[in-house]
Amino acid sequence: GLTGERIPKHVALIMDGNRRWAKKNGLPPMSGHAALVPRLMEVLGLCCIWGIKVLTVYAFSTENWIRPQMEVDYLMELFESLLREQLEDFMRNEVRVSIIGDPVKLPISLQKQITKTTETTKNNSKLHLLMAINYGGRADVLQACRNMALKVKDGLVKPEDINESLFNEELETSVTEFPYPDLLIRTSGELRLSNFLTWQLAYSEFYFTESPWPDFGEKEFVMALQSFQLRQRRFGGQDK
Ligand SMILES: CC(C)CCOP(=O)(O)OP(=O)(O)O
Ligand SMILES: [Mg+2]
Repeated sequence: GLTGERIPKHVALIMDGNRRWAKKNGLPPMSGHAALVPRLMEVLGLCCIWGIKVLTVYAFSTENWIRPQMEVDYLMELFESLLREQLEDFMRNEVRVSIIGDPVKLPISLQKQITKTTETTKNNSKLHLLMAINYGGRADVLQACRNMALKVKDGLVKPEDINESLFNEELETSVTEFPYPDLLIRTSGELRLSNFLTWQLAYSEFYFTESPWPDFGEKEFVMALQSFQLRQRRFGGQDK
């Protein structure tokens, strides 16, 4: 089990390996994606039990649009039904839901559901779930730079005043007061960031597991957190 101390405040999750899991189990690729809901809801429940305050999950990247249209449509429908059907659960568990990423390319029905779920859950304070849909770390940094440049141009900000906290206010993760994940977990054995939270993950602890996302449950989550609890986070400082 987990000891009470050194529970990460903010956990980021790259939920990867759905199609390989399906293939290994002789199932169609989409059944791997279908695991998103039960797996995510189990992890959310554990975050609430353990006192984790922010969970940011990579659901769909700016690069995932190159996938077959049928798969993209399936995923968009899956996100919409998750945000609709789990709304009662989010309210009961006091989970606030925010979506990060550019909504403009998303189906209108999903955009509407995002607005509804974001609005309905906005005062919940037990856990803040940030779902990254059509999110890209570099796109996030670029849109923040554009906004900051506009503020300088409009005389609202002086270049010399631009610091980390001011820049954080322009990033998509500005919805939370803890934008820097303490722990990043990536499933399925891939050892890369895939353009997730490029700026925010600068000093995060990374944990990789061979388990594909559909197999990621309490046992795997506990192992990731126990690994985190053993880390010495020096943030570039002295060895103690
Ligand atoms: C869209 C994304 C959350 C899906 C993650 O699983 P995946 O489709 O990348 O699965 P594979 O890495 O096994 O191909
Ligand atoms: Mg993948």
